[in-house]
Amino acid sequence: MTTFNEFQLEERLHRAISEMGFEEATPIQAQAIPHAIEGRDLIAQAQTGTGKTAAFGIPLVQRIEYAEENIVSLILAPTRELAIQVAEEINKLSRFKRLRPLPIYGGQDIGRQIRALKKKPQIIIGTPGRLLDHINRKTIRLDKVNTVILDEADEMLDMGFMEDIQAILSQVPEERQTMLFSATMPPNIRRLAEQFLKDPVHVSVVPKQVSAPSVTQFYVELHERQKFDTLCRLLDKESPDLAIVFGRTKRRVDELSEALQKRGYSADGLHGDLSQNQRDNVMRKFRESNIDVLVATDVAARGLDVSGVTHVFNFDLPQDPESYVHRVGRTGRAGKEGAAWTFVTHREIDHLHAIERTTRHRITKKPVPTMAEAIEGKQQITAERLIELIQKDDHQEYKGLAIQMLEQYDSVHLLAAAMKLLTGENNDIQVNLTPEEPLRAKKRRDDGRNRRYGNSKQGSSGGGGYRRGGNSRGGSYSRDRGRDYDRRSSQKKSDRSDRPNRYERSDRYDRSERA
Ligand SMILES: Nc1ncnc2c1ncn2[C@@H]1O[C@H](COP(=O)(O)OP(=O)(O)OP(=O)(O)O)[C@@H](O)[C@H]1O
Ligand SMILES: [Mg+2]
Repeated sequence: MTTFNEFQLEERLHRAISEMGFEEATPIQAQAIPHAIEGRDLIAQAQTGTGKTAAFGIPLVQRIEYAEENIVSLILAPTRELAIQVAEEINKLSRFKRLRPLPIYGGQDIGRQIRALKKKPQIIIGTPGRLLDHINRKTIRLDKVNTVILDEADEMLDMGFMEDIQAILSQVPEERQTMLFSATMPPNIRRLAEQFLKDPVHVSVVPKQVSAPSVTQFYVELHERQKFDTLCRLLDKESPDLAIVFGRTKRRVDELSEALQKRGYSADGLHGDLSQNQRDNVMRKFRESNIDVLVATDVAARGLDVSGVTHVFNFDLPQDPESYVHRVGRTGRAGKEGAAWTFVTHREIDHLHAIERTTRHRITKKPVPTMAEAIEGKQQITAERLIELIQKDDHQEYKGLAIQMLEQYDSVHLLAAAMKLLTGENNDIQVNLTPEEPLRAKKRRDDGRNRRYGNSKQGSSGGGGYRRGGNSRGGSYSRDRGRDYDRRSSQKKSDRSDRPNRYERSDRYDRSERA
């Protein structure tokens, strides 16, 4: 066990950390913080939801003073919502030092960002595209930056941000500290590390094979056309607090969230073709539990930290094992439990086995849940709601009528009918979903990529067993992949994945998607 006292942090930072409810350092924090404070370049890999943000945030905040008027730290993140969320976490860590972290991302009014920049932020948390815009407009100067962090470094590579990162880092002095963080470090990350890091320390918290993983992982083998009813049944049966459903394309996400709404679920969609306003709204509703089901493309796969997410559903198989690790890692964070369900069509079963090999984790097969199981789950919830109501005892005005009806009808009949009414069976409402093609075998590109659905060693998801006390909740925003990516694609908007990965970049993907 490592307490934060061991890092010799200043008192104001200590106070902030304990206000956030952190009692002890997570393993990655224990390992990374001393090197980071020492000023070493760092490659840090640790499971999803184990506190990598604070692992780089704490050393950063420690070394910056309120009076500093230059941008001295730069954090790059692949998506908008992640940039916002990381900025929020840095903000919490630095609240007693009153530092001025600023998120800079596409989709937000640039004039507003320019005004915010006039307040002399010391830490910029940005997505690559918008950051380059500011550099070109000379509204951001990076010549005083001494620390650079690439959060989800491998994802930024995969999204094709290499050139942008090169262009951005060419503006930063050579004499600097650079750190990479991610839960996955595919082989091609070496390219990036060799270019941008000097004599880096490698820190890796690999999960113990024996430790009980905090995310229980299941898969269901089914036909494409069975997916939607299966999802509904699982939602009924499992009754998640909050759930994230991942779909492959933007069209898929739109259709799915609409279909779920039709069936009476409180769901909404998130993908890169929505306006920033819409994205912010959806994320806010989800964080405040005003919607229970977030349907999203991989835009929400990385870094997103929403407390209360008990279930992740891969409605469509993710494009590669790394993506699986990150999607599933949206639950089971900070030592909490979670469940992940993956839908696999018969032709895709090899991909699932590749995921198992990569994550070194067996995924348990489950049958398609039956209607009876789903109904039982829904009835259970109705019963719980009823009991809750009885305990509140504020239904005085119904009691007269209840007595009258009980005189006429048998009590069991009466209650059963009331429960049926409350449970609401809407499984017969017709919905329209355009079928997705099965995931194809990946296109051969280069060495690094060829191994992606192969045997590369990656950590699986799942949290450490550390505790968190106090009144803390997760950060209060989420993440993006906005026009930074959009401007790179010529495909028809709605059919696209949010992930310009090897499928999307290949002809095969285009054909299957445009069908
Ligand atoms: N020392 C700690 N004690 C308790 N909770 C912590 C601690 N450090 C971080 N947390 C909380 O754990 C959650 C996950 O942290 P964070 O988002 O940094 O994970 P991550 O490792 O970056 O995950 P991902 O790989 O998904 O990006 C957050 O809600 C964060 O506030
Ligand atoms: Mg993170």
